[in-house]
Amino acid sequence: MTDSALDTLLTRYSVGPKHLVEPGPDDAQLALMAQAALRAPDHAELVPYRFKLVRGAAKQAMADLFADAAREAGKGEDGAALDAERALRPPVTVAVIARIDLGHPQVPAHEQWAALGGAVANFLTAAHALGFGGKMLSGAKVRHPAIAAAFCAPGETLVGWIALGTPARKPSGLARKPSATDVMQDWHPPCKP
Ligand SMILES: Cc1cc2nc3c(=O)[nH]c(=O)nc-3n(C[C@H](O)[C@H](O)[C@H](O)COP(=O)(O)O)c2cc1C
Repeated sequence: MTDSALDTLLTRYSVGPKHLVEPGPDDAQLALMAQAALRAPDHAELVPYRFKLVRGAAKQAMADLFADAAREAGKGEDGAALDAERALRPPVTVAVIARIDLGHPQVPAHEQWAALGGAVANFLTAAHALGFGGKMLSGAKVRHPAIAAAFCAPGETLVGWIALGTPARKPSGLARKPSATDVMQDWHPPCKP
């Protein structure tokens, strides 16, 4: 791995929708992000995910869905407008949809979820490498029947949305991460009784 590739990995951070401005990634840049996602480890090459791009006029349709769900949840008109804004603000939103084969003879569900997580991470790192900011978001909306049905075929799960755009500024409070030694130690065999 080149120094710059490692630097890209080590410097990625999420940029929330309120700090994302135009321009968003174009078709070629989005294709690179999808290709990076597909480089993630994936047992038996099941590709247990797919992405749906929400951009242009589709943003208003997603905003309407979000607003309806907010009203249904009793959030009132201010809350509905806030949720609609979440759909409208990012230049591009990428829905992440899981296609987990629960009956696969060789690859249990947790391995397929791991492949999906790796794909999302690679997607976001590619966005960062191309100079874009992004953040994976979910919330109760992913479980709203009308919203889930608008993105998923039967048996699929709406995981959430990646908000994408040009970062207006670095977020003030970056997520705190543990040190490498907190997550990686030498393994020692258990003591025999
Ligand atoms: C599947 C998934 C769903 C997430 N949903 C939310 C969310 O709804 N709201 C939120 O603030 N962060 C959410 N996050 C976390 C952020 O995307 C982000 O990773 C976190 O804020 C840490 O920031 P970092 O990526 O800069 O380390 C989610 C992450 C994943 C993987």
